[in-house]
Amino acid sequence: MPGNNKTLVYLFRHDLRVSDNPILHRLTKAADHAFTHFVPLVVISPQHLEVSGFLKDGQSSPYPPAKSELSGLWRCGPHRAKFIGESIMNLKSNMHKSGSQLTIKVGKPSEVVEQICKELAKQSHRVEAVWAIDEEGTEEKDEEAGIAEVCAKNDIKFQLWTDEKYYIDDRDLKFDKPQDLPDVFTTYRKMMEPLREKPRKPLPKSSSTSFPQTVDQKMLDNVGSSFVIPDSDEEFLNRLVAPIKDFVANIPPFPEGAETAHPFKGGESTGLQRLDALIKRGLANKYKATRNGLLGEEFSTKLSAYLAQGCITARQIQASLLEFEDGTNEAFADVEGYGKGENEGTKGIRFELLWRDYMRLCNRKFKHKLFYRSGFRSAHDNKWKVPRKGPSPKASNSDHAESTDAVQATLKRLFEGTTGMGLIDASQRELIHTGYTSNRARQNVASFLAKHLNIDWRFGAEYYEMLLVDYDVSSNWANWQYVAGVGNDPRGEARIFNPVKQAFDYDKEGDYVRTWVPEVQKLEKLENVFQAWTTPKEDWDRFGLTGLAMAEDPVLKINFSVEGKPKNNRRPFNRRRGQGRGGGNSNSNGNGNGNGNGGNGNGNGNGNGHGHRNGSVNGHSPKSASHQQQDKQYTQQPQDHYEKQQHYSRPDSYHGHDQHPYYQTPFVGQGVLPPHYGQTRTYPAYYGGGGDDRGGNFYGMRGNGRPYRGRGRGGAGGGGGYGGSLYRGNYYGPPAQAQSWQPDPYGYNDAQMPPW
Ligand SMILES: Cc1cc2nc3c(=O)[nH]c(=O)nc-3n(C[C@H](O)[C@H](O)[C@H](O)COP(=O)(O)OP(=O)(O)OC[C@H]3O[C@@H](n4cnc5c(N)ncnc54)[C@H](O)[C@@H]3O)c2cc1C
Repeated sequence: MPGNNKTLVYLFRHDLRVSDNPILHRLTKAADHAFTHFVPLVVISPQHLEVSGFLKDGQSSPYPPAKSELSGLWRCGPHRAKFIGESIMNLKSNMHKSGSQLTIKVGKPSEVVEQICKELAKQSHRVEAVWAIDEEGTEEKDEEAGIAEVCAKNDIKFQLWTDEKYYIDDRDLKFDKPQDLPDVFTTYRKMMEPLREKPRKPLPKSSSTSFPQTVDQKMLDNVGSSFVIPDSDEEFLNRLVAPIKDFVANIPPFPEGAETAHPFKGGESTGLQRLDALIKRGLANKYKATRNGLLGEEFSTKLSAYLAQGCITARQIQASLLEFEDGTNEAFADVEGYGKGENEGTKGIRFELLWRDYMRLCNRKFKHKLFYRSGFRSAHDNKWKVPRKGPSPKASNSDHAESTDAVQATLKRLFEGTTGMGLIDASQRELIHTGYTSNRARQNVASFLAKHLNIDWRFGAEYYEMLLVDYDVSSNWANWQYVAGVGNDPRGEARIFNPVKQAFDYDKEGDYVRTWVPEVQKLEKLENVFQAWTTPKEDWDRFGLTGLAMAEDPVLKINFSVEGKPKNNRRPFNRRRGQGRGGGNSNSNGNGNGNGNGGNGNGNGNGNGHGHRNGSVNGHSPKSASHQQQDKQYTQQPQDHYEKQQHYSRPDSYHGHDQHPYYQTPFVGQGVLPPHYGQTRTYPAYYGGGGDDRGGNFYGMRGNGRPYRGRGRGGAGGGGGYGGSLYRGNYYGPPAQAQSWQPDPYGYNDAQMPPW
């Protein structure tokens, strides 16, 4: 009889684990819940994963392909799909060991939940409640709202649980409202320190016998019946990956001798093994010294994909680190540093885990703005180039159409790793082949795309979303924003990575670039490996460079040489963070210049930039006085303002493309045509921006001639020379670009303005 059975549906989301699982933990004590049955459920959502591989013969999918809205790429490519598939299979196996059967279905989660409730009701099982963990992200929130609606309609309790896979538990945050999250990570970190003390302990292991009885799988056969979930793990993975195998055209062959830095299978069991190995092999101790490595599996923890899918929790990492530091686990007794407290390596891991927390809290705070081109900062700068035409009036403008084609071609080369910039190309090839690339490489790629090429950073974020094995909505999009200068980096636009210098610093022998870019393997000089075009022309035939776009037509040339390097390691100048000041001015013709003094060293410099402002330049700033005002008040900006006025959401595959606000922007036109093709950009030894050191990784700051509303404004111009740089003479900055404010020709006013 309905009512005799009290059934719970537990919908797994990014919590694909049995251990340290708050919901399973609660279910171990019958007195806490009184459910007689439960349905542990994984739903493969067509919004995120392509599901056509699971269709039964002769069926067609009711869902559109799982593609991203801006670029039309797969939302999830084969590397992560495989990792997720393995994680689900591992969960199935671990649940089985606990005496429970995992149900796997395909469909929109709210629809699947509703179908399950109806099917069970027909068979005398009353679903009392649906439980799931609470996640951040606009789509994730929509999903929750959909399930809540279904539950309300069917008189079922829907409960969201705190997602406990983070380092510091939400309940221990030092602020109540998301809006109170500091906009600078360091402020947040200081607020939460000492980090070693903060995390909660993992939950005790669940006892296998105490879960409620699982509902017989056969009772759910009619749910999602257009799709089939094979019993065999291998077949399951094949069906998950098959439709998305050809994720980009012309995938280059896997280079001979290359090895993935991320050879790990998905799942809780392998995640916990990796954690154990990190400590036993002494890798956690070495973390700080090695984290900027590029090759091999040893240089950083490689726990990100496990954390992203919730196969393990950050506090499990913390617990293992504590056992090692406190000397409470004999299994680690042989490892150097055992029982000697926190060391630089273990401290570094905690620091990074806090970054992850922070990015997720930013998502909670800024919501839809995570996906806006203008970012958390509401930086309504019109510098971005876009590779696709939108349905805006500007799309029909022929100049603009040409520009989008050129940008499309550049983007294609960037994605397939043939730009001619060794470090960037190596990282992109590695990503294509393995789904992983280091944090150092990610920063360089993002900076290259957004700051050298000025391409709308969201195209890069979507590409990473497709390919990263460890993709996580908050970490990916907020990191892209950060590097693109529209997010929570206090230095925003000023931080630009020089990918040649970075290659010299972090790929000291050129092994990384040679491994992933076989075309440059035989080149002897590092500067040639890092930029093939610098190879003397007479050697091109010998090295096989003739006819290669990366040598003949590099996307960008950077004049850089190491000759300025001092012979010994002693720093000839004080490179502490500078006190530099920048100044600048511009006039309404788009000429900007700036000057300033840098830091504590001797450098001071000036930079002049001449923007090309003439009739053929379409760029204009959408800034109005009120938007400028918002920029200034960035740190105090109440976000409700946006939420109330702008109900935009992230690209949603369930909607038609044309509906999406990204395409409603009338400002897709970009002001400045690509300056990159075949041109060498050499700039004086000075660059704008305040003096700074940070390892000398940054250079250049745009001298910005921005005559807003006809009034000269050069605030971003100029700035200090690099105070006491080791590489004096080699830095440069991008040219000043003129951006002029014009009345919107399409009659949009501020209230209608798209929110990027
Ligand atoms: C443009 C860009 C996109 C990124 N996209 C993602 C993403 O989709 N998913 C993701 O997990 N990380 C992302 N990162 C952050 C970082 O690159 C990866 O977390 C890290 O490289 C994963 O390797 P690891 O596990 O060995 O990291 P480790 O160096 O061992 O760090 C330990 C853990 O700390 C966390 N962490 C480290 N750095 C960051 C960071 N900057 N932001 C947030 N968390 C961090 C990760 O969970 C990581 O597993 C991105 C960084 C950039 C610059």
